[in-house]
Amino acid sequence: ADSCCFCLVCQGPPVWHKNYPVAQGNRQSPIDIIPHQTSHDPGLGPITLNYDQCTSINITNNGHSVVVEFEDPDDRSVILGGPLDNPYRLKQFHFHWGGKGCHGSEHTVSGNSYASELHLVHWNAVKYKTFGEAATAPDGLAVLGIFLETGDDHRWLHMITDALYMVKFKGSVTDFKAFNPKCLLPSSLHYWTYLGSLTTPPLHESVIWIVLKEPIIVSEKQLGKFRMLLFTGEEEDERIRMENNFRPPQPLKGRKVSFK
Ligand SMILES: CCCCNCc1ccc(S(N)(=O)=O)cc1
Ligand SMILES: [Zn+2]
Repeated sequence: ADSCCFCLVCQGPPVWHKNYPVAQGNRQSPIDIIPHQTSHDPGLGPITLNYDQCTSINITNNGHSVVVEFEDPDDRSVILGGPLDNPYRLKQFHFHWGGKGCHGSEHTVSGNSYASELHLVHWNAVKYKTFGEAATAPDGLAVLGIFLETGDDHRWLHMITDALYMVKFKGSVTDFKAFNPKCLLPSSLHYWTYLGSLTTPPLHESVIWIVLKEPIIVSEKQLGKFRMLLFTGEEEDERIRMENNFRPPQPLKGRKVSFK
């Protein structure tokens, strides 16, 4: 998948199945979450995020999103509990967003989408040796999804948006130390959970999704700064603005969505 796996110019999600047949699989993400059709699973506990010792490394434009990567040599920053049988290590977080004023989240709630969605990507280092190996296993990854809704400025998001000018072009990367994503969480950790996939190629069906019910609030101005990023590299003569880098909801195919 080259950097243009989203932009309409070079074909977006509708053609991914040609190179990635799993795109038409039985546990694809994202999905439309219909709250009154979700089931309360009494076995589900609360989730815990142990991020206090997390070590961010850098921020990069990978041609489909802007990604903050973390050191993951041990269980210094993990997500625990909820549907998870093991601690999952924080590897990176990234965002999906729309165009000016239009929606950009990947998951939707009763058909409604949010302006953007933050994904905190974790991997099962108890069962698998590397992130790459975990990314192909049915219980390999746990992604925490957080909706972003427009309103007032987010008090901490500026730490990310202030760095975006440094990673305007695909393939650019810059140091990004001592950022703790705990500051991007809403007040409630109530969530929906279901078995799904990566939402970009290679679309591996390896993700236990945990989507928080409560969105965080960010301003249109802050979101606008994400739209100054480019899908294209510095050397390319055509500049394609990075926006609408979200996959639409996929068929539920009989899956259960639980809540806590
Ligand atoms: C085999 C290597 C896979 C790399 N893939 C990264 C990746 C992580 C998370 C998501 S998302 N958007 O489902 O959270 C997509 C893609
Ligand atoms: Zn994502």
